[in-house]
Amino acid sequence: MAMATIARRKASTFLTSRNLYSNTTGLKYSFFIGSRGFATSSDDNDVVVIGGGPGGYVAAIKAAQLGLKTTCIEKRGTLGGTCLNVGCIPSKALLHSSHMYHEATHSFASHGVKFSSVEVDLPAMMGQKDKAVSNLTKGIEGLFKKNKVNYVKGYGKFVSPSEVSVDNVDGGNTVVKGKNIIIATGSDVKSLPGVTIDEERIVSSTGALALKEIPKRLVVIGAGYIGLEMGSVWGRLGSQVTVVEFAPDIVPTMDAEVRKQFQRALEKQKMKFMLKTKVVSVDTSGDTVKLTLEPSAGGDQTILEADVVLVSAGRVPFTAGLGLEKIGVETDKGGRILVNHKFATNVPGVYAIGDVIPGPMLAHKAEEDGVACVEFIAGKEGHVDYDMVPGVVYTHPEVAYVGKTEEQVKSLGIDYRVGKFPFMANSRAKAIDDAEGIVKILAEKETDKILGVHIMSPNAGELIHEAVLALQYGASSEDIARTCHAHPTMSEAVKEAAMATYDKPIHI
Ligand SMILES: Cc1cc2nc3c(=O)[nH]c(=O)nc-3n(C[C@H](O)[C@H](O)[C@H](O)COP(=O)(O)OP(=O)(O)OC[C@H]3O[C@@H](n4cnc5c(N)ncnc54)[C@H](O)[C@@H]3O)c2cc1C
Ligand SMILES: NC(=O)c1ccc[n+]([C@@H]2O[C@H](COP(=O)([O-])OP(=O)(O)OC[C@H]3O[C@@H](n4cnc5c(N)ncnc54)[C@H](O)[C@@H]3O)[C@@H](O)[C@H]2O)c1
Repeated sequence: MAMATIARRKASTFLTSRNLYSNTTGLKYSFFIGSRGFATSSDDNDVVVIGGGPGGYVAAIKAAQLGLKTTCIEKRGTLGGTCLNVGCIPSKALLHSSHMYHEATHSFASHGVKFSSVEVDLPAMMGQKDKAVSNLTKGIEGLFKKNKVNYVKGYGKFVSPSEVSVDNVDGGNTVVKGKNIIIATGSDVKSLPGVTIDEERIVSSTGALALKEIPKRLVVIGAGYIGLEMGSVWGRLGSQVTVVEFAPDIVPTMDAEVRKQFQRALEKQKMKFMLKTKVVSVDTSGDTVKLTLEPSAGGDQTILEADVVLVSAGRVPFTAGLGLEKIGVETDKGGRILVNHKFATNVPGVYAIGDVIPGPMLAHKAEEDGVACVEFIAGKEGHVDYDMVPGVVYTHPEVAYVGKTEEQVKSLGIDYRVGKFPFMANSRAKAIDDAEGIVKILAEKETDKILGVHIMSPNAGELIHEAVLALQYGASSEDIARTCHAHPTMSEAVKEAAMATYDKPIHI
């Protein structure tokens, strides 16, 4: 999909007439769809969404809010998709709980808070995580009811471009018909040759979120978002964590300077990295798991032992059993569904959003896709700009970024300025004794327009949003610098970095 701003364009009359429908009995009948393209038969939907993750459930709610008759089909029995059930939410719950334990054992004493013993109650920690998940997933069912979204629990597959046959979770089959069908079936873990996930000793993120014991040695394959977040969780709870990464660097999408500092911060927390290394095979026949490793470029093999191995080498679009081939939806080589700027596939009336299409595999991006897709369907204007999607790694410190890295700016040949400010010089960070990190801003030399912002700090995932807004509205570094920021806050480091970009900072 074109990454450029899908902005302020009239959706006009792009909806095509689709006038052949069939029901379960095979009876065919036809009717005309009006110029706005909404259904005219009482049992048909204007919008059917397959998948109830952040892309799908948000699209369904937005469609209903726009007055469209909407049904959402979800196979897992609960709403919220990967993100709420086995992704963003449970991982952030465990990151928070494990951070509290780590603070208690490493930092409280220096703040004058002492107690005789601290221990981890893993079942209670998991229970807290499960409670957060179930509260939120049930909350979405409530939102569906409130917005009158029809919810069908079952596995959906296309029988035609306007009909989805659903194998219901409690048995039976329903055919759901819709004028417009949105595929929001998300993604699944990418498997590696020679590594079979059993979710006990060789786990995906799903298994890593539900381990019954703290592994003595955890080997993580892949130094991306999942590997670093889940590695942090178990490392804080006491595991020796070794991260094996094929590439020369951790999180390849990050600005190199910030990434280096980030890696050092994680190493201080005793996370070990084996970069430029690949896993050749995994042997689970003994009491411990033995991984055979090799330099990415080839060379001598070594053996690494582990109690648990986390496979986090990326995710792939999930379209199994959906019947895409039956209706002729085009995908790329990686299996991602190809869509145009309105999220329309090559099959009229069939759309796709979220992890199943090209673009960042992030929950907030899927949500933006969902809203824009439905707005286009409703004849309104949709707007998503993938260049403005922030990325956040929720470790401690967190790393958050939006826009271009310094490497990207250089490779585009843009004349630029850099402004940096370390949290060591930020009063709030010093006050709370949590001052590891930096804000780095890149701006075009001639216009001072902000091109990218990179933050490593506690709560960087919250701090980044003024930068996202600035980028979205084409702000300059001076715009941020001249905006009054409350004192004492971490956000003042963003202001100071902005001052350093176009002029000079005060506090360093
Ligand atoms: C461990 C982990 C942590 C993550 N943390 C973050 C984070 O902190 N922030 C962030 O932005 N992103 C995070 N992500 C990524 C985020 O979860 C995804 O980007 C997001 O869930 C994508 O939303 P989606 O709606 O496209 O797909 P999904 O959330 O995957 O939802 C798709 C849904 O479709 C259902 N489905 C699939 N096929 C069918 C079918 N044929 N019929 C019916 N239903 C079907 C699935 O059961 C699923 O519930 C994380 C991912 C993981 C694995
Ligand atoms: N905080 C967040 O927003 C968050 C958290 C978790 C997951 N996610 C999303 O989920 C997706 C999947 O996460 P992920 O961490 O699995 O993928 P990722 O793409 O973030 O990282 C995968 C890493 O594995 C490495 N790799 C690939 N093949 C390898 C191999 N054979 N051996 C060793 N290393 C290998 C890659 O070089 C890369 O660094 C991400 O794209 C991310 O968007 C986001």
